[in-house]
Amino acid sequence: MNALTRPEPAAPPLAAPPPHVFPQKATDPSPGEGLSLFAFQSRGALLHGLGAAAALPRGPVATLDARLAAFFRSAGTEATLAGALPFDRSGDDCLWQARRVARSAPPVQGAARAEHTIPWHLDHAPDAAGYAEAVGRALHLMADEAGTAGALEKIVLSRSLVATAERDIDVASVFRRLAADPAATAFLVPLPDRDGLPRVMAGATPELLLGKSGGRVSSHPLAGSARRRADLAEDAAAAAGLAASAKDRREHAIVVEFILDTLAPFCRRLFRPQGMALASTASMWHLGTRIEGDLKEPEVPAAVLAAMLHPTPAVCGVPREKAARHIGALEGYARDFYAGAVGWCDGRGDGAWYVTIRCAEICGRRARLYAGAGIVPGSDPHAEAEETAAKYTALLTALGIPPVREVRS
Ligand SMILES: C=C(O[C@H]1C=CC=C(C(=O)O)[C@@H]1O)C(=O)O
Repeated sequence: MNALTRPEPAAPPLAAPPPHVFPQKATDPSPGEGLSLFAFQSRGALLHGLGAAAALPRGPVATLDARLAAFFRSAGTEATLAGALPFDRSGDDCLWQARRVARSAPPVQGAARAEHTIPWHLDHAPDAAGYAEAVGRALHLMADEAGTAGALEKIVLSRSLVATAERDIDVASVFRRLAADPAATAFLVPLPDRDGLPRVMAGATPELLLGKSGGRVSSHPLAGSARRRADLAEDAAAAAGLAASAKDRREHAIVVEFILDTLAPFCRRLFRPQGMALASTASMWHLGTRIEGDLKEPEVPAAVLAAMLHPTPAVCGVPREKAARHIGALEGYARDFYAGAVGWCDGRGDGAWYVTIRCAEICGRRARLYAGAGIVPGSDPHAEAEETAAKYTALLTALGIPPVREVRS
């Protein structure tokens, strides 16, 4: 639906509050006010939702605009909703309103390092060899179609790692450790229960899908990656290698072009202040481009613009629908909320939405980590498998799992 010509939808009833919210300790600025519902920590600012007040009726992105308009008409402009959109545009999102939203500086305390004392059971799905094989299949598909109309130009393939502990995972501690990387936005959002058990998505995403404040929008797409190194000279060489890599620059340019094309009709001014530049997290180097724009109609909600962009070629591919179909077949599992979007929006239309990467779905004793890599003609399947292993690092560190060593077969 065109956000600029939104009809007035009928107000649906608010769904019941969730039966489960996750226990919260250190990020709670006012203990005693209730349990945490969601948390986002970015550049020294903590957005913290306490206690569940209501849920947005669930639905696909096509109906998000109408559902948000109805919700904020009854909840008011001061209300905030936060949550997650799934990877699949036809899947149901999951957004909550908290009883109270606190915006504050994060608590001053070191993020205690996780102790590597808890035994974990790890299951790769697939392992590096299986992933490299899927990448090989994708490269064949691209080669077969090359030069034809609507040919697959880029596809982002992921794999996952299921880590099982002996006791329930302390999600508040995981969030604190994820928030230790100032280059990423740490997040914790509730997902629908699985088998009657509460489930959350936790992560430290470096990628801003869409931020909006008044009439100004921003996006910081990332694509093109290299693992960071402990040795300074090796780390600088990894960054320089990435900046010079034609394959990575191509992979990145596809994402930027898609975002500019999608936002252009809504903006009277759209620009990239710096162009393609190196960006880093604690464990990865990336190519990134900052994009900023001034909206023609400032009231278009942040979540609606984010939903239009989602999924970008940083997590899906080009052409989008074709890439999504191949992803389903090549990966062999449903991504669910991985490679979706997490964020918040308020009744004024402001908000911030991030690409759901460097994340794990946590349910009881089990964490399911995900990592993907963009594949374009010229990608090396084994290098892409190594890149996905490197992308697990942020979550492995936060969970207290020693680095995973995979033997190349
Ligand atoms: C899909 C992921 O990363 C994306 C974001 C940055 C760089 C990427 C890359 O270089 O392939 C991916 O497009 C992920 O971390 O799971």
